[in-house]
Amino acid sequence: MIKLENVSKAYRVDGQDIPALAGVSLSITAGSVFGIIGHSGAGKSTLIRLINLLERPTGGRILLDGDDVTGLTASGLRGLRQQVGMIFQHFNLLGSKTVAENVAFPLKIAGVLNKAQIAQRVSELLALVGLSDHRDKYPAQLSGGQKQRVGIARALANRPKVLLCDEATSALDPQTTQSVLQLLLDINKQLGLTIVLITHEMDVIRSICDRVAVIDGGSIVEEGPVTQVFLHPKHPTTRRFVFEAEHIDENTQYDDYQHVEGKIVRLTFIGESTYQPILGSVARDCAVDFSILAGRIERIKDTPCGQLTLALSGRDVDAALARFAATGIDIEVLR
Ligand SMILES: Nc1ncnc2c1ncn2[C@@H]1O[C@H](COP(=O)(O)OP(=O)(O)OP(=O)(O)O)[C@@H](O)[C@H]1O
Repeated sequence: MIKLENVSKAYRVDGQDIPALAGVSLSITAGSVFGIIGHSGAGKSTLIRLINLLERPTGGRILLDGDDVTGLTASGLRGLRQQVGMIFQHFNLLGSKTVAENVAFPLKIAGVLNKAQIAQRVSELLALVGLSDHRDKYPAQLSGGQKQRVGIARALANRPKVLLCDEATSALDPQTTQSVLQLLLDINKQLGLTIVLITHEMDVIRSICDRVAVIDGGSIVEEGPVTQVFLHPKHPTTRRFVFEAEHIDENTQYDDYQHVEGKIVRLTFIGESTYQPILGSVARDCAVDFSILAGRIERIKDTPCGQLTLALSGRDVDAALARFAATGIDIEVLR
């Protein structure tokens, strides 16, 4: 469990304190994938770099499995960095070392394993990230996706409990992004590793995160399970992120509804109910007609979800809504 308690951070520039984070509190469950999303300058990098103390907080506490790490000395810091691995947007590989040497580097620094054990561990790690055939290449000979796989292998070398991902897929094309995200998810499941990532892309959050925090102007403005935040975004910043990702233009939709008769409702399906043939049977049983005004069906991580905006009219609209509610469908009456 990672806990941030009322953490703040200000940077001292030319004798002045410039605030970057104010009163941030978060709990990140062990073994989960936790995403932090925000626009440029919101404070994402500052926040993630506080977790392994690449930056020191100016106020508040950071706890890792109950231990306050904010006061750690140099030797404690080395231990912390072994427990908390990190990968970066621009990979930060050593250009003069081969793939295998890059991955071996943190093992040599840790000084726990002998040469043969290091070679064995490097082979395991390269197999894990699918780079066994590239061990003797140099970073310049690799694609972006392969470079990030080296970064992941290197970050996992000392068997950390936590992996921090600082915009890890922002320099990659969409297809490579998906394959790197899939690798991160596999590692999370296989090793039970906690993953904390920062991103400005809602698609990254939707693909692999369990929970998400939205950061704006140095504060967390919304936090919750990804399905909840995606399907019912509340804060204007969150709504902008979700609507952009979903190509939804709220204003146009509401204009369109002016010409439609009946009660307008939005139904949200999560999990198996997404695939149930409920609309037709309820319409028949309650003698209601419906027209579909807007809809989306997608997967949020492993969960199928759907959202349909309907205009309902006919004999027993209220009974139809009660039937939807009884099957666990969330209902919002829009008009
Ligand atoms: N080393 C630093 N010295 C002074 N100010 C800084 C420093 N690092 C960040 N800041 C400031 O702190 C605020 C938050 O920056 P941060 O890099 O954490 O945001 P971000 O959300 O990660 O943005 P981006 O996505 O552009 O990297 C910004 O106003 C930034 O200018």
